[in-house]
Amino acid sequence: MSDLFASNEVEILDHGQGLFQIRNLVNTEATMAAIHEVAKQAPFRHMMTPMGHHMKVATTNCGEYGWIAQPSGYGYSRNDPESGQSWPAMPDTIRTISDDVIAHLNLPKYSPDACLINRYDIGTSMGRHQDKDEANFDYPIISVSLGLPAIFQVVGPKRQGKATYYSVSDGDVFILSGQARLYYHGVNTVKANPNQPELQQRYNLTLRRSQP
Ligand SMILES: O=C(O)CCC(=O)C(=O)O
Ligand SMILES: [Fe+2]
Repeated sequence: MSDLFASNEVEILDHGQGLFQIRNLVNTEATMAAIHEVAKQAPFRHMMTPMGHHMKVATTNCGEYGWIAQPSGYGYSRNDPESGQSWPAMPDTIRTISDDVIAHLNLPKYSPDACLINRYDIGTSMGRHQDKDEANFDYPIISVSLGLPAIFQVVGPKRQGKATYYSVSDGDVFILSGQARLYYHGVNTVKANPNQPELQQRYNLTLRRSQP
């Protein structure tokens, strides 16, 4: 096959230590439609961190629980603090991504109860952090990329140090499991793609299990 054509076949990349990437796994149109439905009920907002800063990414959630930042701390909440209502139910289109990942990687079956949705406008990044507000780290983090491409950085068990960089594109899924479940990670500044001037954002979903 010619290199001129980007493949859209599902491809599993084993990056080692429990880091996996599955390219082209997700039906991006259906997933974006599901995100827009969620955002109608629970609009994107820039949450305020305990440090008193607004997050750079705009965020919402669906599922039984949602991850929130508040001046009092980080964690999971059954309700959207903006509305006092429960978060929108996790649409099947989103829930089935996790079943698909589990099947492709032969991971133990589990049921995510939270899906954090991040929106990155052009010029937005995410600093190095661990996903550590969940009750049980045996469950993986399943991270879906949509829209503009990005560079995902994985550092390791400590915040400092040299990162490894992975390019993640529309429809890709990145999995932090096993040893890498608590690795520090972040996202480089999202840039416009000259070949896709109509795209102004990157979206990211993380499917998580928050409760034991
Ligand atoms: O946007 C991404 O690819 C990663 C997002 C992330 O790490 C998070 O929401 O905890
Ligand atoms: Fe994260």
